Amino acid sequence: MQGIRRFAFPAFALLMLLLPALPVPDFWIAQSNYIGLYALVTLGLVLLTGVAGLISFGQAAFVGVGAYTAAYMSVTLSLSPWLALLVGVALAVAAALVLGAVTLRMSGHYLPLATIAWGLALYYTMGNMEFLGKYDGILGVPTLKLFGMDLGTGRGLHVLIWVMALLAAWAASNLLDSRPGRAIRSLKSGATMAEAMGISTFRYKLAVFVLAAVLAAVSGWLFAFFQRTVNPTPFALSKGIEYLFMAVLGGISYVWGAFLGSGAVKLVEDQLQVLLPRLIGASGNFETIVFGVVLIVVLKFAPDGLWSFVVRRLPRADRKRDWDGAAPLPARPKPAHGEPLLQVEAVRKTFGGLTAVNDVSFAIAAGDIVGLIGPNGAGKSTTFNLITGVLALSAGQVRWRGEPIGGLPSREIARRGISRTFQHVKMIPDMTVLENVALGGYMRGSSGSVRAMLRLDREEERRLFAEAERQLARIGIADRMHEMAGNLALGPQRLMEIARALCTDPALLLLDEPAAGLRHKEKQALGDVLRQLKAEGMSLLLVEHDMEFVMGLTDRIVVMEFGTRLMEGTPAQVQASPAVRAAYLGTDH
Ligand SMILES: Nc1ncnc2c1ncn2[C@@H]1O[C@H](COP(=O)(O)OP(=O)(O)OP(=O)(O)O)[C@@H](O)[C@H]1O
Repeated sequence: MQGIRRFAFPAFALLMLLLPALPVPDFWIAQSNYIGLYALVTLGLVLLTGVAGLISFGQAAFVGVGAYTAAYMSVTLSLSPWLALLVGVALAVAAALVLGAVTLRMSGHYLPLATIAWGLALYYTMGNMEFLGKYDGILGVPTLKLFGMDLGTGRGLHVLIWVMALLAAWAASNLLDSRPGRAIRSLKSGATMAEAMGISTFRYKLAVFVLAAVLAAVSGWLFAFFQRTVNPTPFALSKGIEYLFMAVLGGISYVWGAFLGSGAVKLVEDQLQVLLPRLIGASGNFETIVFGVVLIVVLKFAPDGLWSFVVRRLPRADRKRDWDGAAPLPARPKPAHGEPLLQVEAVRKTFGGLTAVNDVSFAIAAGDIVGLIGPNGAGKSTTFNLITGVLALSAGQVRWRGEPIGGLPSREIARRGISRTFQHVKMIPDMTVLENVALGGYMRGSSGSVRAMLRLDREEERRLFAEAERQLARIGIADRMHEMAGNLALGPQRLMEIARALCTDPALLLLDEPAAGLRHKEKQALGDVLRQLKAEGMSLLLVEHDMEFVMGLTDRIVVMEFGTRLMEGTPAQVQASPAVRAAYLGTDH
């Protein structure tokens, strides 16, 4: 069965490339050309919206950039269409960089609204420019020639369209299975975890936005030589919505969903355009109404799209374990036992009128296991977030090995050797345990998106997976590395987070309530893991509610109450303190 996956792609590619040589009607070739062109744009949306979680209604405008560049350069300027491809892609990159820099920092519904705004703006720009022929556009685009061969608008062009679409699918699949790909896949779960792994989330948002724009521009460039005329209508906002519909229908998180969605929409649209006016007895774009209804039904009953039904039926192959003997990743020199690591100096955090953390100070030296305890709402998690740069300090300073780190973004703090887990596990549920942990190794690798797309990053990938497996073995769940992270119970998920944090090669590990929600046996297993880390010389700071767990593990405990440091001492001193007991029982002290 596994062969299905291995052979499906080459078989599909071969079929599409050989289609023009088969005795099929020209109409089929034209349809297939449209599907290839749509799939290029939709593939960009899969990466941008499905994988990275950035919704865009404006992709049709980038198609227009490619198409108009092709038409203007080849008709008005009589320049080479191949030069127009370079210029069209360069213009799309430039436009995406500018638009992305402005809009990608927006969150929630602001980003989709912004994409509508620039989709409209680019559409009206195309329609109002004298030199672009206003709403009539540019007519008489020549056909493409390659090595003296006229590709025409049918079978010859089909080969080029599908070579480009299939290459794009290959590159996108490679990208998603790589160091930068895992970074892109982490964007959807929010920035906090990704940044804690050293990832610049903005950089990757911009990269994937540019990539989607390039795919759209290439589609537009091909479209100009296919249609041989360019006007603003195919690049309107409604087309941008249609591309999104294709992606959602096909399966917005799947590379092959782009092809399935484009094919389904194009073929069904043609049938409906003939059938519906006949049925209704009047002419009109009735297919748009049907698509609207279908979209609602898909979103309600099959939000993962049609391709998810195919994937579910295909056997899932475990990643081939090819990393035996891979060279170890670079590691930082370990601090000497007792060396001062972290100094928290009178840190304060206010939220409006509430002072969540009020001038709290403590220090951690290499090899220390320190507990941070206190009743609910005492300010422990906020203190964690101040140390790791998730929240900005209102006052005070945090020093790491003498250097002030207060005010640095969390990825910079992570780069210095502080790693963490989260009170509520943050992971990528549809990635395997191994891939989630390999995300922790992000900072120790260097392969970029282009190397990944061309699959030139395999040696580094082997090193990353070898390290991820080593860390999983260290915490005792290596046997579960091929499972989907989202299928794990809470206990193993927390262990996976610790392995991911260890994969960053930290000098200090911050664990936020690692035992919360765990069953007794799971707590024991976690305790064993942490004791083992302690024996290996790892420094730990842990927030924990389970007293028995903390007391048996830590060298020192900082107790917080109402945002302030109530006391600091050994577990025995803390246990004996009437003030601590009163804080927990809620009585005066
Ligand atoms: N982003 C925020 N905006 C406003 N108030 C906040 C924010 N984050 C935390 N707080 C408030 O700050 C106080 C400290 O919260 P924090 O989560 O740090 O406590 P905690 O000791 O970790 O509690 P728990 O043990 O319940 O997790 C609480 O009163 C909380 O409601």
